[in-house]
Amino acid sequence: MTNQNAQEQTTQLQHDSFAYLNGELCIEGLSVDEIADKVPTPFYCYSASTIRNAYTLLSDRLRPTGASICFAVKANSNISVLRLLSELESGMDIVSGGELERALAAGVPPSKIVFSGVGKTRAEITRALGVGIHQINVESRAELDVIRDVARIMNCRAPIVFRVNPDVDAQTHAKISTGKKGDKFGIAIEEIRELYAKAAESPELDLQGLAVHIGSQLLNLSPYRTAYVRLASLVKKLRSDGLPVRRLDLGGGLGIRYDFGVGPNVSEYAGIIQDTVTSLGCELTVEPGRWLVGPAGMLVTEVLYLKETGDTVTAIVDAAMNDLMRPSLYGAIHPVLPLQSSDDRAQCAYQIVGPVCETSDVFGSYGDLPPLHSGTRVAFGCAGAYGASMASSYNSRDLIAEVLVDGGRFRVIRRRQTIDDLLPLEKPTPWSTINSCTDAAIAL
Ligand SMILES: Cc1ncc(COP(=O)(O)O)c(C=O)c1O
Ligand SMILES: N[C@@H](CCCC[NH3+])C(=O)O
Repeated sequence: MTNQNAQEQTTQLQHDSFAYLNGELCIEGLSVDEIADKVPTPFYCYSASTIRNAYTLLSDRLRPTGASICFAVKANSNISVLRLLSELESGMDIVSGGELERALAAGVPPSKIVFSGVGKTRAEITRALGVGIHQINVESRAELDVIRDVARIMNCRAPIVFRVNPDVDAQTHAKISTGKKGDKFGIAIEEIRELYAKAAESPELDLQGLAVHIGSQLLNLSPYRTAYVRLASLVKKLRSDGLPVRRLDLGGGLGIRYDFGVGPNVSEYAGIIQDTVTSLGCELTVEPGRWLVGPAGMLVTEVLYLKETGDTVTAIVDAAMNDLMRPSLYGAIHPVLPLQSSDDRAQCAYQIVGPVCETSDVFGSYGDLPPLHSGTRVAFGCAGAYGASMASSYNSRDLIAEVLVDGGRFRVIRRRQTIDDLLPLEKPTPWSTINSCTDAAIAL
């Protein structure tokens, strides 16, 4: 790392409540190394202030547009994180029954929860309507039929919006683009008018409006403008058909810079909303996930071994792709933050890998690290979003702990889940024939 890079990194870290104090990486003034003396590595560590600052900044910038925020729970579904955001008045965007239960457990009122996702089950829809969810974002004709049927059986009206696929290239990683024709998400924009008119006639459906979400990790904001202009034009057409459009859900996707560079400007994002849809007079919602929590988290890990692999020195750490899947899934590079600053920084090159038996279990190659040794702890930065929430126990590894730092104190907000927690689940049920099988016998 050059001095200038180090300087920029320090500035960014300080801005986000992370800083080197007396040579130690600190999160809200607490030494990460000292936390790691108490909580075994690997673990996730989040800064509450960084989340609060991000939420406050975004909601301030959005205020003139009238848009409210529903945090995308999939980015970080820890109940304490959801509670923290809910206390700031955030609503939630969920994509499964499990996320609904998490949001409810965090005390989020159902009237602030929207339900997206292409494969909602009948049971999930029933539960969502049962708790009085604010809105279900419909992603296909077939799903619409099920929602209508469930609402009829429950003798209620299902509050719905149609998720539009506007055929816009979000200019992001191909695996996280969601608004191009052919992507599995939403309903093709040209089909909406006909479907909307039919839905408006159903007494079981409380048709509220439209939703759009074109993808994740957008660093260039212009695709939002394109999508929202298309959405606004559709609203006008629907209204000219005599159909009511009261709500617009504008989706999430705001990206962050994993290299600590300057990310998208949220004032500009708010300006795009203002220019394109505010004048339509609809109730507006945005669904950011990564932008609110990504920079607030780090994955703390310890070097187990060093080994020479060809010309490369490889550091094997105790975290792996099952803990942080983004590098192996998308080739994402998370910055490495040494827990101790060192005068030798910017000297050493390492490939950092995890212990999982997959060749792709590689965090990346870094050319600017201080010397690493067995027992050296480092953190992967920008890991507050799509880190813990995407973790698995592949290779029968533990699901690691999550720690929240707030105002000079820390607490474990998710305990490590070990094999001892999992083994009882694999105790076989008694053998059944199809005829003798009862719910109790399979105990699901
Ligand atoms: C419907 C929906 N809303 C919101 C989000 C949040 O995205 P991000 O974390 O990129 O803001 C996603 C994920 O891409 C999503 O699928
Ligand atoms: N999980 C992805 C983003 C997908 C967002 C959900 N549609 C990531 O880590 O970047």
